[in-house]
Amino acid sequence: MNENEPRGPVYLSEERIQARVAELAAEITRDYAGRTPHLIAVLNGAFVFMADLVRRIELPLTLDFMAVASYQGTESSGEVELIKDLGQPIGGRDVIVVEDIVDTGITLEYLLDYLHARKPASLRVAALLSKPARRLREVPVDYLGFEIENAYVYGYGLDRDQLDRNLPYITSLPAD
Ligand SMILES: O=P(O)(O)OC[C@H]1O[C@H](OP(=O)(O)OP(=O)(O)O)[C@H](O)[C@@H]1O
Ligand code: HPA
Repeated sequence: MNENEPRGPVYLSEERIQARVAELAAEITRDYAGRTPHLIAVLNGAFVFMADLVRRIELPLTLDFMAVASYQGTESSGEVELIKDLGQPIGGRDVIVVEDIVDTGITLEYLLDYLHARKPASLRVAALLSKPARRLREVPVDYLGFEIENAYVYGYGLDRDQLDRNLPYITSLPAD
């Protein structure tokens, strides 16, 4: 990180993120032994987490991507719009939704309703980050990377006005 950049309250180094992703992948590998899970990442933010996670899961698996939008800049509109639907049916599959962050929970609640209706054999959630202070909907997270405080975070797939998704670490905007 550039020493001159102002720092917010959250900072997760590349090493810490990679170590935690490896732990989550090991848990999933244990829990789904003998099965072929189907991982669905939510674009755009989850693309980096998904890529690192699947490469560490030691099982046969399939994957897909969905895209939804609810944020304009750094504020949730409260309404979720489906931008890209599932590419493959999920009936009877062991589905794991892969999210970069659960903030208000509005996006995840929408996705879980949407996916449940398509009758998977099981449905779980892997999220790299959770911001419980901002939660407006109660949603389950089965595999959680880090609980973080209430700050707008970016890097490692998450954006700051669409930029900085390519940073290998996560940092946050300084308080006003
Ligand atoms: O819990 P919530 O308050 O609903 O927020 C979480 C969602 O917000 C972000 O997506 P965003 O709509 O910003 O799109 P992006 O992934 O393309 O950045 C993030 O990737 C989650 O999907
Ligand atoms: O803190 C955040 N950063 C980036 N995207 C987000 N979407 C919800 N919360 C966040």
